[in-house]
Amino acid sequence: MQIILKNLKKAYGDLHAVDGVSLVIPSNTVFGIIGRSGAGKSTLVRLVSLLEFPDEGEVYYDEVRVDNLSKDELIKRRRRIGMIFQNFNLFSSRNAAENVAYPMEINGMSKPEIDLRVKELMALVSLEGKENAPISTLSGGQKQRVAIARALACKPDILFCDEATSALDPQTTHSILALIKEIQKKMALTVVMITHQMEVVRDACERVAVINDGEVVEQGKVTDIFAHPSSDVTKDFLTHLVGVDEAEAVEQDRLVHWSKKRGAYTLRFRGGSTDQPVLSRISRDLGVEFNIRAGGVQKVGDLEIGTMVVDISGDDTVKQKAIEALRAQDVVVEEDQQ
Ligand SMILES: Nc1ncnc2c1ncn2[C@@H]1O[C@H](COP(=O)(O)OP(=O)(O)OP(=O)(O)O)[C@@H](O)[C@H]1O
Repeated sequence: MQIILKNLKKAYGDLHAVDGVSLVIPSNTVFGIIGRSGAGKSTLVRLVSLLEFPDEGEVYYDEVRVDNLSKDELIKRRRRIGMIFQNFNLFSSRNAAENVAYPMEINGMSKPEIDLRVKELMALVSLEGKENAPISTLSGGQKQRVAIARALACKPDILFCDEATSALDPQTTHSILALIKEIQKKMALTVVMITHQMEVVRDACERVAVINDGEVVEQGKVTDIFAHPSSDVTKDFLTHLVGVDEAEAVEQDRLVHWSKKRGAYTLRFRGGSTDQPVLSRISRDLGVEFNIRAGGVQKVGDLEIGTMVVDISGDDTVKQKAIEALRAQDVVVEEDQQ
């Protein structure tokens, strides 16, 4: 299911929460929407998931316009939209299986049909044996698995994940993201992930839109955006990823800091350039020195992106030459503005 947004606008009084968003979210993919708190992510997802309607603009699912459906059509359409949230939104009065069964009961499915599907879904999210568990006895990750099973109960074609891993620890986040990716492929879903965590975008999404003050400031393939971020907001997110607390980082993605000082330049090496001795060559050719403050290699999909935070010694002309030489080697160089 392809989702097309055309110039969506939503204001609350004078506040333009969503201010002219146009996007194409391809079918059969995991698409990330990232932004800081207050950027307008939740408002946008409420518009795209038909929970609210825009002041202006249009929403299409494939060729069908869906922001102006009649009440009956809307109810029917919404049944095929799955949603999961940060706080799980499960019924504490029902056990795990009864939570998963709930949307099917509302849809009037027969008891035997529901029982069969609940069994399938509990297996899909690796929760066999937990059918009768009260919600209060489940871990955060298990709760989110129940929520995912419930979201998939009525065979949706779109799944919205609103900060779905924000309340989870890094390892559990990893396993939930892996599950979402697996389900996306199995069910050929269009998954839209709303997040403020670049780690989630890196680990789960194929494409991403960065939003700020209600507008899309950058969008594209995740690998391209990690290697060549253009907006300040995206660069900020990536810098935060560089400085990620080691205790929270997943082992292989950790960036090692040698120095408490921030370097003046962030260098991003992509693909093949991570294997090349680019710095030592430029250092030798131009007589500059690179003082490396932090560094590491991250995997973004199949691509390796190296990040280094460095200072460059020498006068401005030599520094400029070194930067040009780096860029000529396809290294992205960002200067710290502070
Ligand atoms: N129902 C509402 N009434 C009034 N203002 C609202 C309403 N919903 C959102 N806003 C405002 O719109 C702006 C965007 O909010 P939104 O919740 O969409 O941002 P967000 O990116 O999801 O932020 P967060 O990550 O903190 O949830 C905020 O300034 C918020 O206060």
